Amino acid sequence: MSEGEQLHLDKLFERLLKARKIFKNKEVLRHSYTPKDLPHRHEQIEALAQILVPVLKGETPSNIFVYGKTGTGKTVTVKFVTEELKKVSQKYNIPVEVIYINCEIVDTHYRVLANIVNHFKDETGIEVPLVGWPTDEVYAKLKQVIDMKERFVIIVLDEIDKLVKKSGDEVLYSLTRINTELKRAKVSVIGISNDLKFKEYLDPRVLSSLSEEEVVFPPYDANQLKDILTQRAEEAFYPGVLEEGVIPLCAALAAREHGDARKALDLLRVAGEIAEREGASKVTEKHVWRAQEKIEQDMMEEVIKTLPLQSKVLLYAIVLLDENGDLPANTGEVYSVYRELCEYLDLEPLTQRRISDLINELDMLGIINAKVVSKGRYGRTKEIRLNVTPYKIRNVFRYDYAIQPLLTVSLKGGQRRLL
Ligand SMILES: Nc1ncnc2c1ncn2[C@@H]1O[C@H](COP(=O)(O)OP(=O)(O)OP(=O)(O)O)[C@@H](O)[C@H]1O
Repeated sequence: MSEGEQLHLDKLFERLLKARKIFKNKEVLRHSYTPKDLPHRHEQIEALAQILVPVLKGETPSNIFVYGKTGTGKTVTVKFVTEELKKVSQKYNIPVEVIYINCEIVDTHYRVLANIVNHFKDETGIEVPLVGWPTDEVYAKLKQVIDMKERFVIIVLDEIDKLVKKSGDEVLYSLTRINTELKRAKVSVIGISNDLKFKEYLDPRVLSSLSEEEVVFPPYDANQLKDILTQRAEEAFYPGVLEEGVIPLCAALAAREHGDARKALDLLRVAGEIAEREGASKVTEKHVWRAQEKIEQDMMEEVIKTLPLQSKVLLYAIVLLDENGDLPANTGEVYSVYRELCEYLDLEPLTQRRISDLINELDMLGIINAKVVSKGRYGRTKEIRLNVTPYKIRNVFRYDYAIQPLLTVSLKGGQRRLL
C-alpha cells in the first residue's frame, strides 16, 4: 500500500480472516479441553469406575493412587470419570463433591486444607485465608464443613509428588484417615503422580492407605497417538487441510519421547499455526518439523529464564565470546570473562572449579556444548560452544532485571576485556 492510500482496518481484518482456512476450532487442541471420548484409556476408565462405583450404593470407595509418565492421560481420565460419577450419582440422590487440587501450585499442608474448606464456601459461607490460621484450626474447620451433610467427597491431588517433596506427607496422613473422625460424610483421595520415586518419601502407613488401589497409565505407542490425534483433528481442522503424513509424523515424534499425548497435540497445533501464519492452504510434514524446532526453542528459552543468576552470568560470558568470534573457548577463557562480568555487576564470583561444574550443567541442559578434547602433552581441556543463538539469549535476558545491566557491554577485540 502506498503512503497516501488510506488503511481500511476493517477490510484488512476480513481479508486476513478469509485467508485463515486451517483451523475450524483450535480450542480442541488446547490442554484444557476435555474430549468426549478417550481412545486407548478404556481399561483405565473401567478400573477407576470399578473402584468408585461403591459410592452409588452408599459405600465408601478405596483411596486410589494413579501413576504413569507425563502426558499419558492421567489427569484427563480422572476428571472424566469423577465428573461422570457426579452426574450419575444425581440419579441415585447421592451427593458427590469432587475437589480437584493441582499440588504444583497448592503445595503446602495448610493450603491444601484451606482449598478444601473454601471449595464449600458458597454453601457454608466459611472462607479460610490462604495464610495465617493455625493449621489445626483449618483442619477442624475442614471436618466441620465436609461433615455438614451426608455426602461423598472425592479429593483429587494431582502432582501429589510435588506436595510431598515440598511439605512432607502429614496432610496425606490426615486425609486418608479422616473418615474415622466424620459422622455423616465420607472422603476418598485420588493421588496422581508421574514420579514414582516420591513413594520413598512416604511413611509406610500413608503409602498403604493411599495405595489401597493403584491404576497404572502406560505410555502411548505411535499407533495409539495416531488415533488420539485423528479424533481431535476431525474437530480442530477443516476437512482435507492435513496432508496425509502429518498425523503419523506428529505421533512418531511424540512416541519417541515416552509416548506423550500432550507433546503430540502441541506438535499438531503449532504445525497448524505455522501453516496458517504463512497463508498456506494445507499443513505439511515440513510444518511439523518446524513446529518441533519451535517447541524445542521455546522450551530452551524457559530453561534459560529459570537458571540461577550465576549460571546466567556464565552463559552471558559465553555469548560475549561468541560475538567476539572467540568460540570455541576453554574453561579458563570463559572464566576470565565471567569474573569481569561479576565485577561489573558487583557480584561475588564463584571459583573456577565451581564454574566448571556449572559449565557441565549448561551442557547437560543442551544450552551449550562442552566437549572434552585431548591436547596431547598439555592434557585435556574443554571446547565450549553455544547451542542457542546469542540473539535468542539476549532476548530472554532483556526482560531479566538482574542481568539487564550487562547487555550493553561487549568484549574488546583480542584482549577479551570488557568495553
Ligand atoms: N486417550 C486420550 N484421548 C484424547 N486425548 C488425550 C488422551 N490422553 C491424553 N490426552 C490429552 O493429552 C494431554 C495430556 O493429558 P493429561 O494432562 O491427562 O496427562 P497426564 O498424564 O496427567 O500428564 P502429567 O503427568 O504431565 O500431568 C491433554 O490435553 C489430554 O486431553
